[in-house]
Amino acid sequence: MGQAIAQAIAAAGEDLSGGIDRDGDLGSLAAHSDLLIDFSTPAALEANLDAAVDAGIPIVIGTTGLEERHHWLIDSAAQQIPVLQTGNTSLGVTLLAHLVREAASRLGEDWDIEIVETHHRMKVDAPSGTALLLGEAAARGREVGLADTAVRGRDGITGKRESGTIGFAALRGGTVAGDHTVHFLGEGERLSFSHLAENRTIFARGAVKAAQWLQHKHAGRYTMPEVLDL
Ligand SMILES: NC(=O)C1=CN([C@@H]2O[C@H](COP(=O)(O)OP(=O)(O)OC[C@H]3O[C@@H](n4cnc5c(N)ncnc54)[C@H](OP(=O)(O)O)[C@@H]3O)[C@@H](O)[C@H]2O)C=CC1
Ligand SMILES: O=C(O)C1=N[C@H](C(=O)O)C[C@H](O)C1
Repeated sequence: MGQAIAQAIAAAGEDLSGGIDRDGDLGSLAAHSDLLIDFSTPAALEANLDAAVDAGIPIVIGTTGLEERHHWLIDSAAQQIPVLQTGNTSLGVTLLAHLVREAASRLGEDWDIEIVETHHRMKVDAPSGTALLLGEAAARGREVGLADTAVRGRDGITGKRESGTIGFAALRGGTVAGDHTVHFLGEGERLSFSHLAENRTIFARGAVKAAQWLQHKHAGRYTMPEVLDL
């Protein structure tokens, strides 16, 4: 993603002040930058947030595999700087989440929800950040919490499907950029919504768009639907 984002920054006519890996000097990069874009690992999040807060600059976070404690750190940083965190920066997935929330709200719990995602063999987290984001959208549509309803794989589970749950399944292999399908499974009919990423440019372009939008905002936590006015 670092390479894709560097290309997207150039394509958008913006200046790249620098990039770092795990051995880089984040403090000095942040000090001479207007904004940070973080697509790395959850283990790096706290240091990245601290660097953005110390430099007083906004941060866009695309890293996935985040846990509850990471979201507390993000909320805390957002009291001092503008922060946008999302599991998917593409226009298509941002709209898909909106449609999934609406469908879940209208169809109700008689329709079972299952989310299936496929990614390249190098991906380290499962389910994907996007699958969880779509699960959150479905849970919001039903006015329930995702933590209380998610079933992450069914290995070892015996018995019938529990009503009201939201299931997740992850496939890994090859070079797939990222496919997500949300299935609504009803009595005698099925409705499925899919987003298929054909390349990583879509994520990079969205991240740069989010950065441009975030740059002049006040401190707070912002979302992709706000960026894209959806
Ligand atoms: N929100 C979205 O739309 C998208 C999110 N993603 C997410 O972005 C993240 C990165 O994905 P991807 O580029 O494929 O992963 P890669 O593993 O290819 O790249 C991760 C990069 O992070 C660097 N890194 C690791 N630890 C640190 C650290 N402590 N400080 C600074 N940099 C560090 C790595 O450096 P080194 O080489 O030194 O290890 C590497 O360059 C993943 O969480 C992925 O799920 C991906 C696509 C879209
Ligand atoms: O790791 C990836 O490649 C991707 N990660 C994000 C996710 O976890 O959903 C976004 C996209 O699907 C690609």
